[in-house]
Amino acid sequence: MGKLISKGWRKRDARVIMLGLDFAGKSTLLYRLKSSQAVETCPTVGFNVESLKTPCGVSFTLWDVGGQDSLRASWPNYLEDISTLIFVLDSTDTARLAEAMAALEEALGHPGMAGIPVLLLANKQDVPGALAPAEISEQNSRRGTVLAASLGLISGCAVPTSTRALHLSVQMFSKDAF
Ligand SMILES: Nc1nc2c(ncn2[C@@H]2O[C@H](COP(=O)(O)OP(=O)(O)OP(=O)(O)O)[C@@H](O)[C@H]2O)c(=O)[nH]1
Ligand SMILES: [Mg+2]
Repeated sequence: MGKLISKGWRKRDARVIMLGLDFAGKSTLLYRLKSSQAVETCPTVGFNVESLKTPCGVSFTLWDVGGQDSLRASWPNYLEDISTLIFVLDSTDTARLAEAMAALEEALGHPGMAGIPVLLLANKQDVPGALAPAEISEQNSRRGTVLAASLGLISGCAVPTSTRALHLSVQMFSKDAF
């Protein structure tokens, strides 16, 4: 069993937190995973949370935290005792890529993030002109930050449509076998 599972996903109440700038697609992902249907969203003020279970029986809570500028000061409150951080990027929002990476870097600096797996989700790949994961990765490495060394882009698809896909993505990041 993988390190990630034994560390976080196997225990009861595994907590997975989604962060990312406003409009990145976090709530869309949450409700897509919960209901398997396209759901119309509006900007999140505070957070949404759902209990989910993968087909192989792994239970976790998925927290979707509002990403508007005025709400980002509250992000550290959500980063205590988490199993995984999913940082959702809007791959079409090239103008705010640097802002998104800076917000991610700040989150990674939280003491609770030591040793926690991070999935960087390059969302909205279905939109023509969206930055490909490799391009995002390249731009990121040019910044010469710790992100280049410690993060990999795992999912270059539009929102994962199942909890299993999400779980697999996170496990791929951990480089451990299922
Ligand atoms: N084309 C496309 N649109 C998406 C995708 N994911 C989300 N969207 C759209 O992006 C917009 C913002 O989505 P939300 O899920 O509300 O974004 P959010 O990250 O929760 O935003 P905040 O709550 O403000 O932090 C909505 O119009 C979604 O329909 C995707 O994979 N592809
Ligand atoms: Mg939202």
